[in-house]
Amino acid sequence: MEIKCLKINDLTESVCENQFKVRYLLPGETATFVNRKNRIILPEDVIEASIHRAKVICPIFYECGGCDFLHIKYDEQVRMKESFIKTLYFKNNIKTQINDLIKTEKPLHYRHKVVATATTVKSKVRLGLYQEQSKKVLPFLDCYIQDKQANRVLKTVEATFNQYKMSAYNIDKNVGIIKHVLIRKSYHTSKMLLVIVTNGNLLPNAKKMAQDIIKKHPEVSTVIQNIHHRKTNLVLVDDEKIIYGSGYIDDEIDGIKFRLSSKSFYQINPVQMMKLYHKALEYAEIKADDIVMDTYSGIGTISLLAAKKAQSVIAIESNHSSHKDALFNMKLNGINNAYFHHDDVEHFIQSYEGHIDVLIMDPTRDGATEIFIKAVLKVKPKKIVYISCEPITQIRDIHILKEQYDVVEVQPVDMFINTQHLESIVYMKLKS
Ligand SMILES: C[S@@+](CC[C@H](N)C(=O)[O-])C[C@H]1O[C@@H](n2cnc3c(N)ncnc32)[C@H](O)[C@@H]1O
Repeated sequence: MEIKCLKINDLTESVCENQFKVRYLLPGETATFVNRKNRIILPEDVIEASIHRAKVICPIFYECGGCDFLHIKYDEQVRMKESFIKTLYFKNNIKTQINDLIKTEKPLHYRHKVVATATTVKSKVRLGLYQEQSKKVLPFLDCYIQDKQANRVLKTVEATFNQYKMSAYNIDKNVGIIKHVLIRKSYHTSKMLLVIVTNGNLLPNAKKMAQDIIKKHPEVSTVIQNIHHRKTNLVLVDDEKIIYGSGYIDDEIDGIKFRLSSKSFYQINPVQMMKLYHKALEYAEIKADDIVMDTYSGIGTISLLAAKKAQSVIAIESNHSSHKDALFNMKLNGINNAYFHHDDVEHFIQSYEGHIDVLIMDPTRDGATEIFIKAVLKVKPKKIVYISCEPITQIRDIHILKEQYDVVEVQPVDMFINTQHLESIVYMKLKS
């Protein structure tokens, strides 16, 4: 059967004649349809290729599914994301200024947080990536969106595990030791934090393995064991043991220093993170007598940048590790006009009695709760800067906020290049 792609829905689904849906076929392209799992169209199936099609550099791209767009040239990815966000606002009947996507100069190897999962191949531990929507681990460590240096460290870690005869955890039999390996890399210092996630306490030769890894990669400045005591889908749980070093790494943004622990939240793309923060703070336009509330504040990145300009910043974060890092970061930078609360934003704002000039909100992909949004409408901050990595839940929340707020501007940011995901900042002003 021959099929022709008419359009792409929701950034990944190629829709052909008669609503027939496949993946990896671009508008205008024709292909021979071979009924594979997930209806994938491989390059060899394409009869007429689009000028926007890129040569795929990753050998496991079609198997992995972690990237959606490696087969599309960067300029076209940008156009697709811009069109997606404009269509989203049009369909939701929200008229506002939507800016061009903030692009990147580094579309590959941008991820400074990488997670590899252990599996067994020919009786050896191999580290790799989960295949999308499956439990299968693809033993591959040359991922094109992960930091190159982190990929090299992962290879050394894998070799070290095998040298010390470690075993990979097997979920079906509930045996084996190594579950995952996580690396975080500081943009400012290039130092790395390495976490070995294990099934239970046992990690024989932990110190020796850490020393061997650090000998080859002095950029690894701390090694941590994260211990799972039961089956869980989480990568990192609370129980941790420091094997080497301080247990954290440092980063710096605009002259402010940040300590970052393994379980704290930190944006994965540092180059785009700086652009995101600069734009968010430009919207916030903080004055010296402003009271700023930073909700979902993580390790206090935005809060401390805002504190340089504001009279005071009230920050709320529910994750204990991020909150602890935020308190440390405040002291580290000698900042005394930021107030960090370890609380749920919903709980905190409902009992808040003061006024707010600028509200910054940066929730997770699920967006905010209706209770939180309704409480915001009662407090009535003069401006809201809403940052989100999921424009669909963000627009849901904006629908409620727009009862009292003008949606002034939307700024999409390309944070997750070569994937369908995008970050977006929405700037709102209290109606007069
Ligand atoms: C997308 S991150 C943003 C962090 C920070 N603004 C930054 O740029 O690094 C969202 C943060 O919200 C926190 N969080 C999620 N739900 C929360 C809630 N109900 N109350 C407080 N914090 C929450 C998470 O722990 C996470 O640190």
